[in-house]
Amino acid sequence: MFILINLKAYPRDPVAIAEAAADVDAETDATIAVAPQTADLAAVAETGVETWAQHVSPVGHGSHTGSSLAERAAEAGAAGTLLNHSERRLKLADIDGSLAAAERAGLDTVVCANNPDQVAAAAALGPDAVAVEPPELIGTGTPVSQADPDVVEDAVAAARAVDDAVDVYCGAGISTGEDVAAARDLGSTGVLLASGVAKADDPAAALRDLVTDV
Ligand SMILES: O=C[C@H](O)COP(=O)(O)O
Repeated sequence: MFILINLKAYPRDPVAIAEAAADVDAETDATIAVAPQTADLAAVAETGVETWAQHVSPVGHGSHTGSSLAERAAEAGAAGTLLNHSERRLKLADIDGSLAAAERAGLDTVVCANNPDQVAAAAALGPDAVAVEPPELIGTGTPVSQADPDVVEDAVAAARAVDDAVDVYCGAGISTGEDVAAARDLGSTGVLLASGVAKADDPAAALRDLVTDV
């Protein structure tokens, strides 16, 4: 399983969480990756943990003030990038442009989507993976794998029907090893989560719990 910890804009020490994630990654068959704020990419990558950007812009070098260049994310040590997160929605043309930018920079890509129809549309753009996340469950602690298992299974089927090379992840409310195992049993090959680690009293313990059954 691929376990991607999105630190969003939570007020936690990204390096401390990255170090804990690197330790747990070394103890398990799962791959744990951390997506910090852009300014923290290099410091997180220096811990050795697989590092992801939360977003890259659909542009290359040039006159694009306020952009997040895929090339700079890669140079800072990122291995991949989220795109179209529920909290960073993009127009269709911009998802396509950001995927092209990520590909130019050698970044892996996960395109987020609300539901199976959006998963199918996202898969048609050729990312490495799609992640289905019902927005109403994000940050609730109620795992999508329990609250809405059909949406995960339907997302897997929708992506397979378009391109079976695209991995399917799920996210929203996932915080325990039981949630990760349930996601796997529904056909997901990865999970995307945030608050279960970034808001935990003990993020290292939360990370260890995530991999208890992978
Ligand atoms: O990027 C992560 C997802 O939005 C899920 O967030 P959550 O784990 O806090 O529900």
